[in-house]
Amino acid sequence: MTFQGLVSTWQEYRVPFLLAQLALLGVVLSIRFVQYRNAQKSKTLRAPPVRSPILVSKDKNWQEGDNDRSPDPAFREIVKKFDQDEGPLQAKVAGSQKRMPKRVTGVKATKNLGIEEAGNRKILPVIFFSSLTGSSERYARTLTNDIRQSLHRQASNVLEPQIHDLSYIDYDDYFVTPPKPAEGLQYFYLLLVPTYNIDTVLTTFLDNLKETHHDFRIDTAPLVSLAGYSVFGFGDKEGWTTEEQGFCSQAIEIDRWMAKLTDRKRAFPIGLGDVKSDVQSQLEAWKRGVESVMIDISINGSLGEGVRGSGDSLESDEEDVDTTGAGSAASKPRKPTKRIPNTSTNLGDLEDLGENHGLDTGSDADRTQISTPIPVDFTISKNTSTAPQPLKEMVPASSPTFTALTKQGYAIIGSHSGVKICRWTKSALRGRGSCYKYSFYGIKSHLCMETTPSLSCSNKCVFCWRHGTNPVGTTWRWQVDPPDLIFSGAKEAHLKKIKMMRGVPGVRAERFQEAMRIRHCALSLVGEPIFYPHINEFVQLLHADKISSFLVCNAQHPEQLESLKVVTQLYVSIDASNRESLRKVDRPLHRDFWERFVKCLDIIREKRFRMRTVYRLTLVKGFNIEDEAEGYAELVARGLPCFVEVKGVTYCGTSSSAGAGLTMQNVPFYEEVTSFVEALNTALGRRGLDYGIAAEHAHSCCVLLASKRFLVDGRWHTLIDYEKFFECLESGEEFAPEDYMGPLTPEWATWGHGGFDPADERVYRKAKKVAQEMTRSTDREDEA
Ligand SMILES: Cc1cc2nc3c(=O)[nH]c(=O)nc-3n(C[C@H](O)[C@H](O)[C@H](O)COP(=O)(O)O)c2cc1C
Ligand code: SF4
Repeated sequence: MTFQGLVSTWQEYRVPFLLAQLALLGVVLSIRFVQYRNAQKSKTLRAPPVRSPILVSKDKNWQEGDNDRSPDPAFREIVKKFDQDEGPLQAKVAGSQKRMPKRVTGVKATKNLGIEEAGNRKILPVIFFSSLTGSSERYARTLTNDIRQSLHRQASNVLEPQIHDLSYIDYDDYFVTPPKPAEGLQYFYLLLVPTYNIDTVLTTFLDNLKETHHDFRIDTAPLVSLAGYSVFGFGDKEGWTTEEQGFCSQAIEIDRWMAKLTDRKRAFPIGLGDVKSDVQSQLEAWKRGVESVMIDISINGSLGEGVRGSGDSLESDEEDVDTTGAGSAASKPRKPTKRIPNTSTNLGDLEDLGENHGLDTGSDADRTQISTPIPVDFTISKNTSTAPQPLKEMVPASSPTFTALTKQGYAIIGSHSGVKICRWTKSALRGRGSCYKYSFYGIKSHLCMETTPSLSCSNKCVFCWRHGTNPVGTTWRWQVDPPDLIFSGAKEAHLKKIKMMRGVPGVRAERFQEAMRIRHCALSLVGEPIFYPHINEFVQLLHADKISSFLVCNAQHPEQLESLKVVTQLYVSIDASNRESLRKVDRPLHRDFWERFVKCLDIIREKRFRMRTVYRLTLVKGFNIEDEAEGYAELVARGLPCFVEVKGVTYCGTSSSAGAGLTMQNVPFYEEVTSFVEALNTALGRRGLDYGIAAEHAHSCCVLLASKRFLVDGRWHTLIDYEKFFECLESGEEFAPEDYMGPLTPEWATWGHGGFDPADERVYRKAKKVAQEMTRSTDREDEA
């Protein structure tokens, strides 16, 4: 090619050539830039983590995972033993590899790391303590010995515990990247700490937990592989009376941060002990709980179905913790239950049985000590066919009713009974106060089981919580489950729901433990308990187990009410003072509802010297308050109940309540409830009836009027002596309500004092005006 040819070629191709050169340069520069940036980043990652200056590992040569050279001789011993049992530890990783850099995954830690599998887990309890003046250390060492002796002996899968002083460990080794356990082994952390409102090692420890959680280079939950953890705090109530004032505040903080770092593996509620009073008993209760959880995990391989703690650094105010649980009794396919068989003689809709309505209890073998059931109403006979019909289940597991009720948190027992944990039980577990029954009658809500043996009801009250989902009917026309099945099923489901609360922030260890023994049963949840043909046998089972019985009925079943034997406290709902109002509020299915209602009041009058009788008035503004005080006074004169509870309606905010024409405007303010109570009290006085306003629970818009039978030397005794009640029952003699009258109603519960136990912590929900919280009952959950 000539020179000229070259020039012309250059001129023709110079533009694309130059562009190609530029593009190449761009690519080279980009690559160099990315390389440079990565190099910078890895430098940052290799920077040593911020450490507390006072924390020095005893053996700096020890690397995590290098279990044979662990700083703790006891741990080395355990690992050796474990090696012998299980073969060599699989998690030995070269120290240089493991030490730096820290694990950087950029993704949230995988939950549970396979611990949900059941099987033979080995649990290694690791006890951490901190102590300035030595007392926490003493408790921690005693606990270690106790666990070593008792737990290790009972459950071979729980290994000998380690103990560490938080002042002498390197936090990185335990709280940033815990020592990697061998396969099948999991650590269980127990932290025993005092609180100091001055700078101590705990301040550094807490800062370290926070830093670890917020450090972007580390998983937010680096301790997720633990089997669980639990904290016990030592504090001094003389100096720091309440948690708000700082009692055990550092232990509470540590508990919250541990929840975050473990991705909510709080295995047992935090225990708090006052070193000047109850520390021994609190620690003992906490120890028992923690031990049982460790055994559980070692057997079942996981924490089970707990409600996980929120792990929020600010404790959740959410009380409506879902205890429905994926695997709850409610949602599991129901096992075939032992039912009273239908024979050819009792087949057919019960409504058709006329006079022969006694339920056939099957063969002798199947009769299972069921005595004569309470007769049921047969006033309405829809089915004129004479052909025998097989009895159906009231709430079959496949029905929409079953689904709707379980969604609302009910556990369905057998085919017609239900259990649910009320909001007050949850509140009491967290030390935030019990329901009005504690203020009036001494029932601690965390010891109370709310259940019903009949989900069906013969009313459709406008304020009903069941959201229009439960079955209705005037007669019992379903299969009947035996009382022992309902009793054991209800207890089991209730305790299961309580256990699910163990990881919830704020649940108190001692209350959680107490709650494992049910003391009271509120037969009132939804439906009509005396509808169940074997209600007397069911109540007997409760009493035999020293569980008191509060039974609420809707004053529509006089025959059943008549046949009802003793309960601790018998209620009738008085939802209106006259026929028209009752029709509007209760929307009864019975055509003769008013006659039935009045008849029930007469029965209540007869029973008033055999058991405590109560009228329950639920006030609904615009429905049953205005100008009705005189009418209610007449009803009181007729039934002469021992007590009259007046309560503002609880708004449940559902479409069914809206459909019934109910809105927030129908919920009376507490001041309106108290004005009504005063008017009623005056109306009773005008009739010469000896009643007075005894107690109140403003928190749930509830006031108690009592007969002066319970006024002794000018002071109210509305509480119940439950021990005495059971003694009276066992004596086999007749007895009266006065025989099991309890001690003085506490002053804080009496009229004019609000009714909130000062020993509990009052919590106002966020985003609600305090005034509104105080005066209107708007909680969405049912209380009985
Ligand atoms: C200076 C000081 C500050 C304290 N601050 C609190 C506190 O804020 N809250 C609390 O509940 N107890 C507090 N306490 C009580 C201790 O937590 C309690 O005495 C504990 O048992 C001490 O444990 P130790 O002997 O293991 O150090 C404090 C005690 C001291 C001496
Ligand atoms: S609201 Fe009812 S069920 Fe709940 S604790 Fe009180 S009495 Fe028991």
